[in-house]
Amino acid sequence: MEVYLDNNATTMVDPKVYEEMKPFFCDIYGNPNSLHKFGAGTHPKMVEALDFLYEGINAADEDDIIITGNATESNNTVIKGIWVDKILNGDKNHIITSEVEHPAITAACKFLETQGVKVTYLPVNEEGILEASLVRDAITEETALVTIMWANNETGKIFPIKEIGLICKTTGVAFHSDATQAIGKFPVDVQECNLDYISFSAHKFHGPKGVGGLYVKKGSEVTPLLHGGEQMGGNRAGTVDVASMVGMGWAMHLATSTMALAYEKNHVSKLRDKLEAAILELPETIVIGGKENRTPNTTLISIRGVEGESMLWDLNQNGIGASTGSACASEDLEANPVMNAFGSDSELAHTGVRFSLSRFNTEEQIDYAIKVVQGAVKRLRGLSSSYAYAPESHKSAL
Ligand SMILES: Cc1ncc(COP(=O)(O)O)c(CNc2co[nH]c2=O)c1O
Repeated sequence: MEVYLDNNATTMVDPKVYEEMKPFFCDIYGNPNSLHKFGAGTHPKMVEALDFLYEGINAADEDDIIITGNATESNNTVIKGIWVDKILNGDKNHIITSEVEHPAITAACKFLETQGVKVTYLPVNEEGILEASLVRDAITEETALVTIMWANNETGKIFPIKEIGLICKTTGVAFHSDATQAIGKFPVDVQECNLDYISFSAHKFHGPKGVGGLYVKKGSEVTPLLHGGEQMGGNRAGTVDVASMVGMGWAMHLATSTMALAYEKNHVSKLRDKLEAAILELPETIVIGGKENRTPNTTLISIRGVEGESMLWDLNQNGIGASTGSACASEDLEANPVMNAFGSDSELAHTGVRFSLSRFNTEEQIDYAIKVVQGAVKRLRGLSSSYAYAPESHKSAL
C-alpha cells in the first residue's frame, strides 16, 4: 500500500483541477495578451479563476491578486518591494518577522540586512506560537512592514493574524502574511484580518506546482519584482501560465468551499488525531508544541531514540511518505529554526517526524501507517546503541 502523508510539502493535483487545466495545452493555447481569437479564447476561464481566488480569500473587488510562480516569489515581491518603496525611497528602515518563518521569508530578510535594513525576528512561546503583543512592542517609527506566517509548515501552529492585523492597522504599518499553509485548511479572510498582502502557492491545496498568488490590498501596491511586459497590469511581467492559473483558481474553489473546510476540520483532523494518538501510545513520544491552535492536518512528533531520517527511510521502504520538517530545511536539522525556536536540544531536533494529511487520505491508509510506524519504532529503538527506556529524561528535553 502507498500512503502519502507529506501534504505540507506538496499535494496531489485534484483530478477535477486537472480536467479544468487540460484544454489549455492543445486546444485553447493562445497567448492571453494576443488580440486574435486564439488569445481571447483563454480569457473566460482566466476571469473565472480570478473570481474563485477573490472569493477564496474574501478579497474586495478593488483589491488586486497577482499570479506569480509560487509563494516564494510572492514573499520576495512584498519584502523587496517594500524595501524599494519605503526604505530605499522612503524614511523607513525596519522589518518585523518571526523566528519560525519559511526560508522564503527569512532568506529575503537576511538579504535586506546585508543592505543595511534592520530586521527583528520575534520568538515564539513554548507552544510555538507568536504572541501578538510582541509585534506591538517591536513596532517603531522606522517599521516599514510586519510579515508573519498564518500557519507554520512544520508544526501546523496557527498564528494570531487577526490580532496582529488590528495592531498594524492602528499603527499604520503594512502587514503581510505568508498564507501558504493556511489556505484550504481553515477560513482565510484578508478583510477581516486587515491584511495588505498575503502569499500562497497552488500546490499546497491540490493545485499545480509552479503557480502562486500575491494578494495586494488597494492602495498597498509595491514596486514589481519582475519588469517586462504588461501582464498583471505591469505588476508581474511574463506570459501567464494559463493552464496553471485556471488550475489554481479551481483548486482554491474546491479547497475553500464551506463543505471542504468542514471536511478538513472534521474528517482529516480525525484521521490525524487517530494516527497521532496511536504513536503517542508508544513510550517517550511527544507532540512538539502541543495539540492546540493547529491546522487540522498536521502533527510533528518527537520519538525519543529514533532519528527522524531513519524513520523516514523505514516508512519509505513500506510505501509511506512523510518528512522531518520543511523539505527546504530538512537537510540540516541542527539549523532548523522551528526546532531551535522551541529551545530544543539536539536530540529533539533529530527525532521529529512530520505527518501532514489531506482530504484524499483514507482511514484504511491511516490504519496501515499506524502499524508501520509502530513496527519501525520498535525496530529502530532495538538497533539504537544509545536508547534505553528512560521515561522522564525525554520530557525534560522540551
Ligand atoms: C509557509 C511556507 N511558505 C512558503 C513556502 C514555499 O512555497 P513554494 O514557493 O511553493 O515552494 C512553503 C513551502 N513549504 C514546504 C516545502 O516543502 N516542505 C514544506 O514544508 C511554506 O510552507
